[in-house]
Order: sequence, then C-alpha cells, then structure tokens
Amino acid sequence: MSTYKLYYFNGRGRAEIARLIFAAAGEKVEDIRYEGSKWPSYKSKIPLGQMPVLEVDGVKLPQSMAIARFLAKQFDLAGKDNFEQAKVDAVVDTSIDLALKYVPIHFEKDEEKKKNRYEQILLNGASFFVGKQLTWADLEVYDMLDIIIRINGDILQAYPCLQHHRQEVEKQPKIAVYLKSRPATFF
Ligand SMILES: N[C@@H](CCC(=O)N[C@@H](CS)C(=O)NCC(=O)O)C(=O)O
Repeated sequence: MSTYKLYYFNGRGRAEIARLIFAAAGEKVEDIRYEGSKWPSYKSKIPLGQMPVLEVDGVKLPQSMAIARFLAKQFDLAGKDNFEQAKVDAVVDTSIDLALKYVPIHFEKDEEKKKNRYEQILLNGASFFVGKQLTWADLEVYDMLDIIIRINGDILQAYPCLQHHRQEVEKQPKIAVYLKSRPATFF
C-alpha cells in the first residue's frame, strides 16, 4: 500500500481536486499546507518550483492535473474504459476552459453567449457527467464551480441541472464528511 503526501498552500486552489479524489476514495493523504511566508525557503526543493506536489512513497510528482489523473486511476475514479476516460478528460478540459474564460463570460451582456456549456452536457438528465457513477470529472466541475459561486452566489439559479449535479456530489457519503471537516480557507 502506497503512502501519499500532498504539498500545497493553505487553500483549496489547485490542490483541492486531489483532496476531493482522496476523500471520495476514502484513502489517506498527509495534507501538508505551507504558509506563504515560508514558501521561498521550500521553493527550490520542489520539482518545477511550484505546488501542488504529490509525494508517492517518497517520489514527488508535480502538476495538478497529472496528479489528479494519476489518483483517479489509482482509486478507480477515472472512468470504466478508455473511452469513458476520454469523456472524463473532455469534461475536465472544458472545466479548465471555463475557469480561464469565466471572467469575460461573467461580464457578457448577451445571455445566449453566456449559456453554460456544462448545463448542455448535463441536459441528458444524468446525475453525473460520464456514465452512471462518480468520476473525477464530477469532482473537478464541483470544485471549479465552488470558486465561481463564491464570486456570485446566484450564478446557478438558471442552471437546474448543475444545481442537481452539485447536490448529487454533496450527497456522496465520503464527500459529505470531507466537506464538513475541511479547513475553511480564503481560496
Ligand atoms: N500548471 C501548474 C501550475 C502550478 C502553479 O501555478 N502553482 C502556484 C500555486 S496555484 C504556485 O506554486 N505558485 C508559487 C510560485 O510559483 O512560486 C499546476 O497545475 O500544478
């Protein structure tokens, strides 16, 4: 059995998707959070000089998406077969696209252009993005929307499928426990 350490700042940020995957899988991780003031002294010891970094049995892996994809595969949250995994990747990539484009979308006056792409994907009435069970795509979208909701608490009012999706993720027993117990941080 491998041992895992996750290094990041004291915030959700780019590390939260990995934490959510650990929580959903019921797997243990040492959640190491560096204070910003101490970061310069650690930076040179970290691969690429950036976090998050996952340490697996003493070996460090950088890049948040590589970490998340690796963990999802380890804990059977990546999708059942190669094609499901590709669909999961497509959802995750769309989530990242949206995160990058969110600010201009938020200020867009044309409501049609504003229409949320996730809502369209979820309009098939399913509870999860890919297949009939939780994958890390659901966790990634949940986490990304978390940030957006903190900026604008009403943003999902026009998107009932997305609201339903959030409820389904929050209903997952291990995720529910994790969400209650995680530190309340600024980011
Ligand atoms: N592509 C990288 C980006 C990592 C990144 O930008 N990390 C930031 C925190 S979110 C960081 O370590 N900043 C401190 C620094 O660059 O010194 C990933 O997704 O992991």
